[in-house]
Amino acid sequence: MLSAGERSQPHATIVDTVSKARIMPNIAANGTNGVTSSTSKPAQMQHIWVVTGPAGCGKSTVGNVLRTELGIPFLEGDDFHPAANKDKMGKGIPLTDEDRWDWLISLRQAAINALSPSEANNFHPPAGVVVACSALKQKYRDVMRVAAYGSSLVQIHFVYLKLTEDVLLQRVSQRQSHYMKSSMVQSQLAVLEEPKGEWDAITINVEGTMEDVHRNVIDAVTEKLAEYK
Ligand SMILES: Nc1ncnc2c1ncn2[C@@H]1O[C@H](COP(=O)(O)OP(=O)(O)OP(=O)(O)O)[C@@H](O)[C@H]1O
Ligand SMILES: O=C(O)[C@H](O)[C@@H](O)[C@H](O)[C@H](O)CO
Repeated sequence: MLSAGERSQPHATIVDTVSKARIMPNIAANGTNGVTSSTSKPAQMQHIWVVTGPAGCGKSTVGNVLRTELGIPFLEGDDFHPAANKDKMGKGIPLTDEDRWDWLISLRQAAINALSPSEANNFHPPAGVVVACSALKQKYRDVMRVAAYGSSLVQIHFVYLKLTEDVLLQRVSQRQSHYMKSSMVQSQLAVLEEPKGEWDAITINVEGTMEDVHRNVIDAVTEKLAEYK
């Protein structure tokens, strides 16, 4: 049984061909590799907040709230789907594992890039990054976990937005001009593996009003961050 903060060994169900050297970010806040000199500030922790759940559960909505609250970048997972995936979902055809691997790997790399010193962040890496990514299955979350592999200064968290099929259908039905229609809800729930027992996951019931949900998410993230003080 892992205690909080202890890093589980991600399940090696996916063997990425990407070498560690290519994906490990140079993430220390002071631009070092986490080693601090007497003159530089201690390197800060960086947190990857992956907001997960089936289509329509509120990932984009909550992701934007966390972006603002934490003052860190936000990556919209939908933007990383190739057109073929969007076309497939738009036609009411569920994606397969094969459709998702490259999408997950590109989203993971974008999260790593967002944490690294760059001109985009004036070479002052952010305290983290928010990623909206359904990550329906545990092995998909394992692909994302590789982003924090081997670095004591990067911690990944999954914020799972939990709601009933009825509420999910209601939200997707009411949403305007989105390729994901309510006919896809059941197929999303059919493959969904809730992150039970995954120590780096926070489950939040999101059936309340936007105001209540946003408060609950912010409270949960603030409480989790306090563990790293
Ligand atoms: N707490 C809430 N109460 C009522 N409606 C909500 C709530 N949260 C989100 N919504 C609405 O539900 C719909 C789906 O939200 P959102 O697009 O954020 O979900 P998503 O998980 O990102 O979906 P997808 O994965 O398909 O992109 C939107 O119309 C949004 O305005
Ligand atoms: O894995 C998937 O099937 C997709 O990522 C959906 O879960 C997303 O919500 C999609 O982006 C629809 O908007």
